[in-house]
Amino acid sequence: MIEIKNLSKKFNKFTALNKVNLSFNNGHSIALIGPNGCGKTTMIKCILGLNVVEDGDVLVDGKSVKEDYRYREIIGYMPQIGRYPENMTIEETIKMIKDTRKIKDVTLDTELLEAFELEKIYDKKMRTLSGGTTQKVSAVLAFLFNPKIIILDEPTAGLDPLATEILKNKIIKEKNKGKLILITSHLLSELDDIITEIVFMNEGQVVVHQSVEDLKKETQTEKISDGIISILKSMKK
Ligand SMILES: Nc1ncnc2c1ncn2[C@@H]1O[C@H](COP(=O)(O)OP(=O)(O)OP(=O)(O)O)[C@@H](O)[C@H]1O
Repeated sequence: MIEIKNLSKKFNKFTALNKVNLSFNNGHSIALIGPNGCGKTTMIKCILGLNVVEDGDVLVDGKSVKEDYRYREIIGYMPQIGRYPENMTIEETIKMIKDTRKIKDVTLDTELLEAFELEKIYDKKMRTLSGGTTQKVSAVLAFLFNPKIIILDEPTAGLDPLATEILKNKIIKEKNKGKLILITSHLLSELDDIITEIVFMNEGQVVVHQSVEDLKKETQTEKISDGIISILKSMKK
């Protein structure tokens, strides 16, 4: 479970997050959406401890991110742009990350590694990989340690349709196991089958937090994208 309490984040005088309150439960997959620069990645980085939380708090499974960094062991993260040691091969990169985690009693989840057939190109250096292949490595790493919480920042950007489908099915499977999945995306059409809740942000604030079921009912729409457009239109009135 993730609880965000009165979270504000400033970069110098610029307010990127303004008193955000949100709560996400296990077994849900939540889409974090909103225009460029509205604060989605900033919020994710606060959850991950990559941004320092000063004003407000974030609790992961009841533990404040300000206190003990070990809460991060239950989170898998796929960044918007993964950065890896350029001269390492895919195999070496995955091994290095396995070694640094040092968790012994976790069964590794290699389903995506196999589905993306990365072992066939294990010897390729990270710097030679296409953007989409680098994304596949990032996706594999996000799920590898069987984390309870999985955070995916624009996961399908750069992935081909087949890889997108593989990743979507994996997200649905893990959500159905009771995991909490948080996804930022601009591709609303891709979210339809995988999302149970949406959070719509604008200028550092939460404008809407609603279940997909309620969104569709209220806006009398079948697709998430149509529901969001309906909300945006009503906001402008
Ligand atoms: N380290 C930083 N220093 C200064 N400003 C920052 C920093 N990180 C983010 N910002 C600013 O905070 C705002 C929110 O950025 P953020 O990356 O959270 O947006 P986003 O909603 O994820 O956008 P996108 O959809 O483009 O990924 C932007 O105006 C950005 O320039």
